[in-house]
Amino acid sequence: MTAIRPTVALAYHSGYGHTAVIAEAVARGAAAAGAEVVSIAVDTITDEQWAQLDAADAIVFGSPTYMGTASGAFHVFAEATSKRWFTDAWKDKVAAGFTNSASKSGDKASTLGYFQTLAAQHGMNWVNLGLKPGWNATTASENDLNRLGFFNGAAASSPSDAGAEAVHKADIATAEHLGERVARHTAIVLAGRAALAG
Ligand SMILES: Cc1cc2nc3c(=O)[nH]c(=O)nc-3n(C[C@H](O)[C@H](O)[C@H](O)COP(=O)(O)O)c2cc1C
Repeated sequence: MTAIRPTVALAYHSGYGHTAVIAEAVARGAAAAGAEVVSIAVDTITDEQWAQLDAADAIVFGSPTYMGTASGAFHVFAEATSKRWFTDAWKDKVAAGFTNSASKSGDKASTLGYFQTLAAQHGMNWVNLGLKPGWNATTASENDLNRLGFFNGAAASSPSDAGAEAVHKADIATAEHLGERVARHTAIVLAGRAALAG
């Protein structure tokens, strides 16, 4: 049987480089699980990159949390996806999301919830993080996977007074996990479709 190699696209924004580190980790995880990965910075998206999103099997949305939601640049991109909405161009693709902000909570749940709504509007199928919460018991550590305890996507907390090199290793590992999970789930979806078509 030929190995199924899904294409996982990342559509993300990063104002100051922290969220870009998380995006790289999601990409690394997806590639390690056998996906072909396309990373697209949505604030400079080209026509060719829109076509790459249209062709992808999965799209992972990513943004810093600014003022309790995705960044303005991400929202500009999200509004532009309405062109795809009219034609159901992204219907039944796999979707997932990640965000990063300074505070441990920082209202990141709002950003991940927004990504889920965007995916649902397009008729995409959301993949959650699939990890139990870490760092929530006396025996737990801030180095645990999913140390911030999110379920619907990968979340990171980066100090507001440090550069991208300060992005927490546990958050990077959590993002790699999300990338792997999205790639594996997308391969299952593609295999299922092929089996049903055959
Ligand atoms: C305009 C603006 C709004 C922000 N709002 C929030 C917020 O609501 N919650 C939070 O925890 N951090 C907030 N932050 C901090 C950023 O989320 C944080 O610095 C993040 O690491 C930036 O990611 P980036 O380098 O990818 O842009 C805000 C930063 C900016 C510039």
